[in-house]
Amino acid sequence: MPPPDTIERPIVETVELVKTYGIEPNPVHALAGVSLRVRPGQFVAVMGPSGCGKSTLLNLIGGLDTPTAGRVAIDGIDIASLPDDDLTTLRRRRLGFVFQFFNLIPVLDATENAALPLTLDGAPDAAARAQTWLRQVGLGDRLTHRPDQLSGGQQQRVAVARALATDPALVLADEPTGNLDSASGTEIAELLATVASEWGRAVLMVTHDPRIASYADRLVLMRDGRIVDDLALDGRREAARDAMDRAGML
Ligand SMILES: Nc1ncnc2c1ncn2[C@@H]1O[C@H](COP(=O)(O)OP(=O)(O)OP(=O)(O)O)[C@@H](O)[C@H]1O
Repeated sequence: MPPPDTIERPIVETVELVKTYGIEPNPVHALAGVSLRVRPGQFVAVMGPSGCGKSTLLNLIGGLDTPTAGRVAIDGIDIASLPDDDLTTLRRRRLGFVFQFFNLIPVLDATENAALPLTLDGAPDAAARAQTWLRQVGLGDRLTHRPDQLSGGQQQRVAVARALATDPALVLADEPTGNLDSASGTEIAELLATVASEWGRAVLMVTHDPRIASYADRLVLMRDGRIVDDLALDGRREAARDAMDRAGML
């Protein structure tokens, strides 16, 4: 197997990505040169101590913030080169986002929530497409439930369906299990693994939880704004979980 960072045709590539907040004499180097490539179908977990730059990396890849230096390419296109409208369209059609707190709209039901990016994009078949994904994530019997009628795990499934509704190439998930109990968190991790392995999307997930990270097929470890390790877990997930268990991490 080639090293995880030498793969061809990445869906996303960052090159020497730098993000500095604040100004002299007190700059914060959130990212200090991060180069990362992720290919379609790959489930990548990003871990590292609080403040090491994980969320900043996801935000820059998602076009939610701009780098101080370096570049982000999605489908080989440098996103900094895109006019605002084109970046918005690219984000809406090629990227899906899953957040810790689900970010569902309380007055909308599961179908309407999952359909939202399609509705915003003017798609005529928004509800039908959303329902296809809701069935895929196991919510076929909850299509018209509102968020307050769903468990946390079910709400996060709606958020995953919403992220997938526009048929994105890359799903960005920032602490997707951070607000869930252990069993629901495991279900979401398994779902994200399926999103990558069976549905062919790239998934880039930030997590603090080694057990959740063990469902990924690649583990990127960050420290002080840099990648310090990049490990393939593919085919060795059970072994990784066992090792973490023995180390008292699970
Ligand atoms: N908008 C901002 N303004 C100033 N500093 C910021 C801003 N956003 C992030 N930082 C700083 O950049 C560094 C990296 O933050 P980031 O949120 O990316 O870390 P993280 O690894 O995701 O942390 P956590 O695990 O606690 O969520 C931190 O020192 C943080 O305080």
